[in-house]
Amino acid sequence: MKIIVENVVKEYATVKAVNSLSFTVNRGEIFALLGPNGAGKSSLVKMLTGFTKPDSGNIQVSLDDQQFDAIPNWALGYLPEDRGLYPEKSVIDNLVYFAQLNGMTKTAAKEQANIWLEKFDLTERTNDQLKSLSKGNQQKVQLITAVIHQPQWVILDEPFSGLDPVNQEKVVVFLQELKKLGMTVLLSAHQMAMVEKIADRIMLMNKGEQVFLGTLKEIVKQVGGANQIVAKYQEPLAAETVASVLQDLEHQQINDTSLRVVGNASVNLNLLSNKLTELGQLVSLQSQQLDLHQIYIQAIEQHGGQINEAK
Ligand SMILES: Nc1ncnc2c1ncn2[C@@H]1O[C@H](COP(=O)(O)OP(=O)(O)OP(=O)(O)O)[C@@H](O)[C@H]1O
Repeated sequence: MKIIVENVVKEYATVKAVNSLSFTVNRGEIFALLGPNGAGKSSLVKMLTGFTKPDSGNIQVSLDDQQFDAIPNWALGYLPEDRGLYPEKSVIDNLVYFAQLNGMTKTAAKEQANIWLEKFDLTERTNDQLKSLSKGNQQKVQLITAVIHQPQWVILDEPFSGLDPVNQEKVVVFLQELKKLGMTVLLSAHQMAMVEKIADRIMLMNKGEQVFLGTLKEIVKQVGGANQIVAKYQEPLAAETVASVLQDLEHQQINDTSLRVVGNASVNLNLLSNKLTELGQLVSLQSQQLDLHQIYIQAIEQHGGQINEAK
C-alpha cells in the first residue's frame, strides 16, 4: 500500500498550482503537507482523491495488489477543504448517514460513532442539532465522519483549522490513534507545532513545488543543521555597528543588548564567534536548534517568497 507521485503538474487558467511534483507516501505513516496559502496543497489533495486529474505526470496508488490512478473511494476517508455536513440534523444522524454512505450498517455506525464521540468529549451532544455546536465541535464531528468507516487511507485538509489549542492537541491524539489502527494519513496544515509532534515525514511546498521533504531530523540536515545563536552583551549595541560587523550573516537585533544570528553549515563558526566578540563584552552565548516554524519561514523566504496567487 503506497502512493507514488511522479512529475505531476496541475495547471489552472493563469497559474501552475502543482509544478512537477514527485514523492512517495508509505503505508502506515503520517505524512504532512505544509505550505503558505496558494502553495498547491489542496490542488494536490484533489488529485490524490481522484476529484481532479493531473495535466501531466503520474499518480500510482497500490492497494491490495491492485493499481489505481487515485485513492479509490472505498479505501478513502476524506476531510475536504470545504466541509459539508447537515446543520439541521443531529450529530448522531450526520455520523450514521455518512458512515452508511461508506458501506457501514446502521448498528455498526452507531457503535463507532459513540466511541469517537466519547474520545472527543462530545457524548453529551450526541442528539443535538449540529448547528447548535460551536465551530470547533462541528469540526470534530466532521473529522469523525472522515474515519468512522475505518478507511485504509485518510486525507485531511486542514484538520486543525478552527480549533483552539486544547482541541488541536486532541486532534494530535486522534491522529496518533488512526496510525495505531493501521491507517495511513496524509494531512495539510498550517499549525507547525502540531505537525512537528505527529508527522513521520513532512513535505514543504511553495508555488506548486517541493521545497523540502523528509523527517524533521532530515529537514534540519537539509537546511544545513540550522540553529540560532543568541548573544547577550553588557552594553547596548548600535544597530549600524551590528550591521557593519555582521554584514551578510542573517541576524536580528532582539533588543538593545541582545541579538540573534542564524547559523548553518555555510557559516564559519570561528569567524562568527570572532565577529560576535568584536561587537562588545559578551554576557552569554546560547545556541538553539530552529523549530519547524522558523525553518519554514526561512525556507519559504529562500524559495522566493510567499504566494502562488492566480492573477
Ligand atoms: N479551481 C481553480 N481554478 C483556478 N485556480 C485555482 C483553482 N484551484 C486553485 N487554484 C489556484 O491554484 C493555486 C494553488 O491553490 P491551492 O488551493 O491548491 O493552494 P493551497 O496550498 O491549498 O492554499 P491554502 O493553504 O490557502 O488552502 C492558487 O493560486 C489558487 O488560486
